[in-house]
Amino acid sequence: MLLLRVTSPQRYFTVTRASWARRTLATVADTPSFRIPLIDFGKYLNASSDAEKRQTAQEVVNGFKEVGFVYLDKHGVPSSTVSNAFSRSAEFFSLPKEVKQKLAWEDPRSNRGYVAVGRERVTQSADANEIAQLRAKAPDFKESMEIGRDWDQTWKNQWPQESDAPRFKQTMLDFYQTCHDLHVQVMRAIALGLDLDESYFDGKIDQQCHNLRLLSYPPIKTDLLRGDGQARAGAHSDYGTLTLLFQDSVGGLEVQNPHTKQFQPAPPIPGSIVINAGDLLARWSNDVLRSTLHRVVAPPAKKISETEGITPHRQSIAFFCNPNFDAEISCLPTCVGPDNTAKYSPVTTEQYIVGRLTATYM
Ligand SMILES: O=C(O)CCC(=O)C(=O)O
Ligand SMILES: [Fe+2]
Repeated sequence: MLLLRVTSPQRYFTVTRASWARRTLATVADTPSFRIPLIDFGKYLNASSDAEKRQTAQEVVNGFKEVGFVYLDKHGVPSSTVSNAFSRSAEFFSLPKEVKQKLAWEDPRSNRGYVAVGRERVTQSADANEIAQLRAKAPDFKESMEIGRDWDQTWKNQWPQESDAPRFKQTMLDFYQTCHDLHVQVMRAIALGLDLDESYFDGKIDQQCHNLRLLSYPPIKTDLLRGDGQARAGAHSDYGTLTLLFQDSVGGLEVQNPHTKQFQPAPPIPGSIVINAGDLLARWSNDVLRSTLHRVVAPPAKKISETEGITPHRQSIAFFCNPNFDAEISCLPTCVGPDNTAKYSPVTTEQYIVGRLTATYM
């Protein structure tokens, strides 16, 4: 009898509603929303009115302010262009080790060429010794191929022979241009959403000082991934302005909720591109836009014995965007005010990026 009274529907409802309300209020007050927004970028690119364009630009900026990541849909890059880049990339990584190794990059400032499994360890640390120790202990389980602007006289791209990787070079050069063009549009939307002139960034981002990184995460036995600090790619933020990230359907990308510090999955959404803001854009915007920590973990493994599993192979392509190397990055005029004084001294892109790359790879 007692039990029945205590759990009567009315009482249950009252208690639940009260505690639900408390929880909800606490959630709203303590934890700003953290959901990566999916943005219909067609409403910016082909806006039917100025209001629609501004509204979409505002959504983009809000995504970077609150989460640091957005999913961009209707971005204008044909799916055949993306799948073609993925196919040529897969063909490249399936080349014999010796062929890839001939393209290995040596100078960290060049950021071009092939990087074998275990050569990199992404981390937030800027201390070269600490990074070297981490790399020895828990390297990232991935291999990559890094491509820059092809006309650079100082740093040369390392292309495989056409006979080894047919159509690889042309496909990647075309993809590089496609990504550059999309990044210009996203930067225009950011300018508009920050109440700057839409063309504010145009002259500062037109020299294509970017880095196209093809990534291949080999299948790996799960016991190796359970090691101390081990992940497919450790937690890090990106250095530049924006990263355009194309993922296959395997998944594993996780983004840190800066309020709770918990990592949450950013699963692939077919047809969309993940875009995140990097450290240089956060600095440029006086931290109004957020550069969020992210990592790649292994998705559920396939069992190969009673005790062992193996994770599926994963492929992704990241396009790291940078301003022109000689552009001065000093606080954007609309991101500073009495309540938000400029936090960072001006720096050129080159000083900033080369400093970060040297610490990571030396
Ligand atoms: O492969 C991915 O999904 C993410 C890669 C990444 O974050 C990076 O290379 O900076
Ligand atoms: Fe990243």
